[in-house]
Amino acid sequence: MSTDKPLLTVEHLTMRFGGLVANNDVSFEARAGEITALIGPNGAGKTTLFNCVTGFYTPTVGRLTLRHPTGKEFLLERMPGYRIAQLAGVARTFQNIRLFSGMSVLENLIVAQHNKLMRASTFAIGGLLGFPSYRKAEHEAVELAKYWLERVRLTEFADWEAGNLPYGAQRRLEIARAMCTEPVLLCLDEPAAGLNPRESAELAEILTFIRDVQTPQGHRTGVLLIEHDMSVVMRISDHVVVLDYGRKISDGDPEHVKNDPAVIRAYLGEDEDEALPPEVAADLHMPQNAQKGA
Ligand SMILES: Nc1ncnc2c1ncn2[C@@H]1O[C@H](COP(=O)(O)OP(=O)(O)OP(=O)(O)O)[C@@H](O)[C@H]1O
Repeated sequence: MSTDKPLLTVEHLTMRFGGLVANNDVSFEARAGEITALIGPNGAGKTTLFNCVTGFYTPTVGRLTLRHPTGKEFLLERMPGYRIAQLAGVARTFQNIRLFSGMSVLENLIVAQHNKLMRASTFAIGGLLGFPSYRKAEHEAVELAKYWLERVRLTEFADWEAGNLPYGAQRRLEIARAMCTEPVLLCLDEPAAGLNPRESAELAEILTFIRDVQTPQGHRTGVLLIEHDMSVVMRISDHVVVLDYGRKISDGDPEHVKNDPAVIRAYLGEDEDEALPPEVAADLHMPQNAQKGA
């Protein structure tokens, strides 16, 4: 575990939509070189929190500090999304796949590096005139794309139209595309949704690789993960933050969180007779036929 200052500090985050409080005074930290999972029942406020970190929403109250490895500190709540991506180095994927489906797999990864290439081309003119600096940047962009294609096991599909890839491969391509922006913080919204157990295991391997590898810039990437698949969360997370009705109800390592009565209550509910889904029960150490009040 890293002992440095946290990469991301969320302090007293509140996000209101009219009368609805989607995030209510949430504070936690996420570190570089660690996977921090955000879990909680449906509607707990996980995606809203992601949207605040990535600049899609401006929080009603609260401070979000990102400490870049260069030493710069960014107050994310004051920045628009595109500046958070470009300057602070925060990349994200979405619950629903959002690839450029008509482009090839490789092109998706080159387009992700558009900002870097534009700078190298001195905003197009250098590219048109074939400046050496642009050719070098272009070569590096292709090399980075090939590197991530290899890591997510899509090299053989480089020329395929992204929209024709199988679903699980599209999910991996989204992660590769986010990594081609060379982020310091990677935010993944339900990356295991719709994957079969083999694909989930592959995903877990990719995410632990991203967490553990030293980047060419000499830093380690922090991963912020929203995920309902508890087997993935409990297997790969270093740190788990649990939300329920917008509030943080637990925060700690997977072992602590899965034994926390507040978490078990949140997943079982107070007034319902519904059984906990078996895979959630197993990962929370609950009997599979657990019922409220049992
Ligand atoms: N733009 C919005 N306008 C109004 N209400 C919103 C908006 N976005 C989210 N909400 C509400 O905020 C609450 C939290 O939603 P959010 O999507 O953050 O939950 P979640 O934990 O990500 O849920 P899920 O696991 O189902 O994706 C919900 O009640 C939702 O309806």
